[in-house]
Amino acid sequence: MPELELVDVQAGYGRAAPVLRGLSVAVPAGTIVCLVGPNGAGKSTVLKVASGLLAPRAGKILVGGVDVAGQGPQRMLANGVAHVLQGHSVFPEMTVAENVLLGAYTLKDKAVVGDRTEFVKSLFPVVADRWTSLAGLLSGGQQKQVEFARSLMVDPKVVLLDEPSMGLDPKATTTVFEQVVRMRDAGTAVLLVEQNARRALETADLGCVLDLGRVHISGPAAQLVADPQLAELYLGGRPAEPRP
Ligand SMILES: Nc1ncnc2c1ncn2[C@@H]1O[C@H](COP(=O)(O)OP(=O)(O)OP(=O)(O)O)[C@@H](O)[C@H]1O
Repeated sequence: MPELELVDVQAGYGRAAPVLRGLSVAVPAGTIVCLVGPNGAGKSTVLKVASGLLAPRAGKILVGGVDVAGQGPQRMLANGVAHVLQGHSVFPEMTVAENVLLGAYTLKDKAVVGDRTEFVKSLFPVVADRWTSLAGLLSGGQQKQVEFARSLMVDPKVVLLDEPSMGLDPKATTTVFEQVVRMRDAGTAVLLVEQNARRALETADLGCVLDLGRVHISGPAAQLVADPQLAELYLGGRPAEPRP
């Protein structure tokens, strides 16, 4: 059973026409699932619906097989779905420690907070190394890792990542994608939205191409990257060289 599954979801903003028109996507345990598609296809909207920021108009949102559609962000977090929003959300005037511990505000047990802190420090060495620094002094890529660490404090089943490489240089982008893989390997499933579609699909296990508010094509991410038609339409040119 997938950790998270959206089934036939319809969603939109206010009275406007729906953005998602019967969208279905599943995030199995131990996988990175990547959503790609043109600007305005509804990728960020999928994440907002999955984390409870936007209530679906119809359809199911299953967490561990239980339909939790309509629950707000706090309950979705308690259900095990954490959302790392697009852009930078660290508080620059606060330390790395303070920023990370904000992610633990729902945890009552100090021992659990201590264990989780040790865990995220081991997963993200820069978080450990810069623990007492002001977060605003870190580079963009390092700040993204602070956001990842914050989201993992509650030990979510699934983390939703909206454009984690946005605004980062190529080296920082590489590091951030490596950290996404480490999160998966440490036991958190990932639903990833990226402009950097080729790079994201090369990192992901499964890919879904969104178009017109639905999943147009889905499958193993490596197959999608290798598909010449998809490459032409969505990945800006010829398919990647096959991996050795
Ligand atoms: N808060 C909002 N209020 C009204 N309309 C919105 C809002 N957020 C997004 N939309 C609209 O919903 C549609 C899908 O937007 P969304 O951000 O989900 O697309 P996206 O695929 O993530 O796009 P991009 O790749 O450009 O980030 C767009 O037409 C957008 O204008």
